[in-house]
Amino acid sequence: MIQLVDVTKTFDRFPAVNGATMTVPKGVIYGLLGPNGAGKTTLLKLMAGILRQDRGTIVIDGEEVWENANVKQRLLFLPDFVYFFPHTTIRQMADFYEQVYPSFSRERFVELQEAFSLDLDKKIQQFSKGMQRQAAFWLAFSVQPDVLIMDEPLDGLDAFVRRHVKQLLIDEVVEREMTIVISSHNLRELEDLCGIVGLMERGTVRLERDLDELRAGMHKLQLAFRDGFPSELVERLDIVHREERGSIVLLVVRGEKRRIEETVRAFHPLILDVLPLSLEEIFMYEIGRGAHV
Ligand SMILES: Nc1ncnc2c1ncn2[C@@H]1O[C@H](COP(=O)(O)OP(=O)(O)OP(=O)(O)O)[C@@H](O)[C@H]1O
Repeated sequence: MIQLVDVTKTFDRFPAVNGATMTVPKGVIYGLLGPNGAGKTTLLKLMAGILRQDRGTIVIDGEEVWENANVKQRLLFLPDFVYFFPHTTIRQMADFYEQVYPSFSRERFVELQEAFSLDLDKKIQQFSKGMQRQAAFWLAFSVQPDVLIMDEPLDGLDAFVRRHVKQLLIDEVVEREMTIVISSHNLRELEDLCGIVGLMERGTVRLERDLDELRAGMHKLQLAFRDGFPSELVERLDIVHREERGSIVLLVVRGEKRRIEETVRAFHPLILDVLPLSLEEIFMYEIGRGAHV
């Protein structure tokens, strides 16, 4: 389990991370979402022990992360720009990882060769960007860390590899209870991967939810009433967004579906449709509301 409590990191007096608190249970895939500049990369680097927080605590399985070799041996960080030593090949990098990480599995490395089909003896820097990222994944999966922290890792991978990598990540969670934190702008990318999402805004984690609960807590309604939209209904519902298209009113409402429907039915609507909301829409409304507040 990863726990951050009231973590702050300031650059030249600017708080990139500002009192962030989050919990990542063991054996889940946690998606860290947020607009540009929200502080995601900084938070992931703090979590991986690459940066040191000014304030707050960062603990993995009960141990402080900063300068803790014990924790670092069990943790792998995949940055948004993957870096390899100049002129090295995948074979050489595998030898290096094997020395650094006791959990590195040569057997797993060989097994994954088929999945990534990259030339073992070509200089990694001569690979394309996507191929370099594949190499990073190949090595990461061979290390078999308990905790894998990744910054926008799926960018630049073709659709086939992306699907394959996602499946490998899910397998690691199911078979080894790996704990995975993954940041992304692409909400659709995370929708079929993550169990929990954290929404980051201006340096803090504003909301942290189980994805199924998040979906169950917000609904889109299409409504019509004989004598116009009853103003009383506005007070009875937690409306996040309202839009009118002729006589049809489109609402995005927070709350439990059954209770919302009961509340609306009391006003005898001519039309009451509950439509599905995508994670992208939920995210936009949550952040929009936060920005408004
Ligand atoms: N080394 C640094 N020195 C100064 N400011 C920094 C540094 N690193 C990050 N920042 C600032 O902290 C804020 C958060 O940056 P960060 O890269 O963590 O955000 P992000 O959520 O990952 O953004 P993006 O989605 O655009 O990658 C930004 O305003 C950025 O300019």
